[in-house]
Amino acid sequence: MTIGKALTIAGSDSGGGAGIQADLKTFQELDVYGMSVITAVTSQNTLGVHGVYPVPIEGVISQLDAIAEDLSPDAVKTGMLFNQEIIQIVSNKVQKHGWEKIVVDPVMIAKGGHPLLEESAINALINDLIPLSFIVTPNIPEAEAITGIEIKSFDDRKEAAKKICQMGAKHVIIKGGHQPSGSEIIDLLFDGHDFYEFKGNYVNTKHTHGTGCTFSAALTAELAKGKDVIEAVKTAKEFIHLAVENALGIGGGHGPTNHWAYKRNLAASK
Ligand SMILES: Nc1ncnc2c1ncn2[C@@H]1O[C@H](COP(=O)(O)OP(=O)(O)O)[C@@H](O)[C@H]1O
Ligand SMILES: Cc1ncc(COP(=O)(O)O)c(N)n1
Repeated sequence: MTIGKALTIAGSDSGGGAGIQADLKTFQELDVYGMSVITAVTSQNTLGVHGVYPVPIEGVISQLDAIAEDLSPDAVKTGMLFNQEIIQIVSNKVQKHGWEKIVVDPVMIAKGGHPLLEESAINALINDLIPLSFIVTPNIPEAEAITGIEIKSFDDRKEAAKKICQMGAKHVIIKGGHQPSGSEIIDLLFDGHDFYEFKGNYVNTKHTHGTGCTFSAALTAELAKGKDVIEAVKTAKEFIHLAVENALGIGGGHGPTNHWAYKRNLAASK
């Protein structure tokens, strides 16, 4: 039996809804073997972020090297990278080990407003990581921070997508969760030539903690299985939609999504 192998390089969320925890749960649900490199430990729950503790750089290097020595990931995603030094190390190692299917989720700010990336690291993200990426998955505020384009309309989003591809990304998907279009949320994919829209109903809920992490992890899992980008985005959108629609109602704030929902729905429809 061959099994896809996916690696997440991201921060730990003690609350279990975002970060490494969301990524590994998603990999597991999509039948992909999950591995992790932890860049920072965060103390978080559904109410907010209490603290951020970056892993010493030798610890990040050592985790990356241990994986590279023995386990070759079929796809890799990055999430919370926290600072310039970590971004540069990740960039070096990705090149050194020849890892190719790189999904860059440019995590910058937690839903409650707490920064998860130092502002001084945005240039490193642009110069050192985006050019290596197979796909970048910003939300609207992240796309604005990367491009300097204020995004108010769908055309602004298209302009920002073009700019991100010009920075060297093979694909970009600008997610629409922060700007619902009526009753729908549209995620916009650009492959350097054409635009593709992925639509889903807007679910009126405050339980969206970890949506970005879960979406990019599902995308990574599908790429690790060898799916093409369109198929992978389609599955990721379905996965996150069901996860939000069937949120667990855990915690007093922005609760986690339901990582079981996609597989249970699939099983029920058979
Ligand atoms: N309320 C919602 N209902 C349905 N889908 C959502 C909702 N919020 C976010 N999503 C989906 O979750 C993913 C992440 O969206 P977004 O909120 O834009 O990013 P982030 O979580 O990084 O801020 C996207 O695929 C988006 O379509
Ligand atoms: C460790 C970690 N990584 C990422 C996020 C962003 O979460 P979201 O996916 O809701 O934007 C988070 N809150 N914590």
